[in-house]
Amino acid sequence: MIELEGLTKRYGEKTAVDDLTFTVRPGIVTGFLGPNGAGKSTTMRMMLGLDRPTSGDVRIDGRHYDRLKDPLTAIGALLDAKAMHGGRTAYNHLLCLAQSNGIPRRRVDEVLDTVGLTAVARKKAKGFSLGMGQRLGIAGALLGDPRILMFDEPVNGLDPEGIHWIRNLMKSLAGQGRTVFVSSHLMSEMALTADHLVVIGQGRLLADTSMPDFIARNSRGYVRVRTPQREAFLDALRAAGMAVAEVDGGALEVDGVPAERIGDLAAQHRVTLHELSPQQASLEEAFMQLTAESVEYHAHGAAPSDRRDGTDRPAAPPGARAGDGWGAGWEGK
Ligand SMILES: Nc1ncnc2c1ncn2[C@@H]1O[C@H](COP(=O)(O)OP(=O)(O)OP(=O)(O)O)[C@@H](O)[C@H]1O
Repeated sequence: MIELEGLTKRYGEKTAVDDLTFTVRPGIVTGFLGPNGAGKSTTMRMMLGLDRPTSGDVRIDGRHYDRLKDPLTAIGALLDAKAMHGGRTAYNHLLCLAQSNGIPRRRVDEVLDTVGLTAVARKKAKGFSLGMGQRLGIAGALLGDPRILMFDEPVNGLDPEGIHWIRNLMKSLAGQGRTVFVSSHLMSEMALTADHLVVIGQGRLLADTSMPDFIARNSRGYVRVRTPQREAFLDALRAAGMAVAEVDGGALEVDGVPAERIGDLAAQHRVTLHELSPQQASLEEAFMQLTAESVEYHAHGAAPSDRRDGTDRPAAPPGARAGDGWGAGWEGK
């Protein structure tokens, strides 16, 4: 288990991590999501004692990292796959790690086998592709057979087969009762892997929720309606108790009602429809909306939503902070 309490990190004027409190539990994969610059790597470095918090606390199975007796047997991490001595062979890289941490030599062969690098074990790491480097980094994380595993953007640079492999690896590690904490800036990737989600933006906690809850709240369907009798139909929809949003381009979006009911209502009111199409908001869209206020580097013209209805979809997920809302009021770096 990893417990964060009010964890904060400032670099001069910049607050990289802002009062984070959450718990990463064993037996499940917890996805750690946030746009670029959200503070994911800084948080992970503090978990591993590589950065000192400005304030707050983070504990690994109840202890600070530097109080762990054999750290690699408690927590294994992949932070930066390139952070290794390229002149060493994969085998020797792992052997050095094992020997300096009191881990038996046989574990080197075991983890090389687990990550599929046995055939290139005697090759120098500097000749490795990004994907092979990721696998070697993961082998290092697994070396001490730790109860807790932490991976920072592990699918970066992996091909589809590699991505599939790492998804299964994370699930099976969690299935063995381990704590698995994995960062990503891709919601679509996390939707396939994580059981639980922690979302941050501008260093602040935006959501701490189960994946099924996040999906239920954010990927619900709606129906897009176009009609030349827009105002009249808007009144009819609202009178029937339906939640309607007006979006740019003149369309209406009706939440949580089957298209058939809307079609019947249009017939009753003799309203002509030009479009009646069920839609499914993607999780990626929901994530982008959730973090929109806190994205550090916006591309011009890439507004995350064209809704101007003032409705609350997607709603603040369970666990989102009260107060000034999730990322509200952020006006620039
Ligand atoms: N050593 C440092 N000195 C100053 N600012 C830093 C330092 N490390 C990180 N930051 C800043 O803190 C913020 C959070 O950075 P961090 O790397 O933790 O984000 P991230 O969520 O991991 O982003 P990415 O997905 O791009 O890796 C960024 O604005 C970054 O520029």
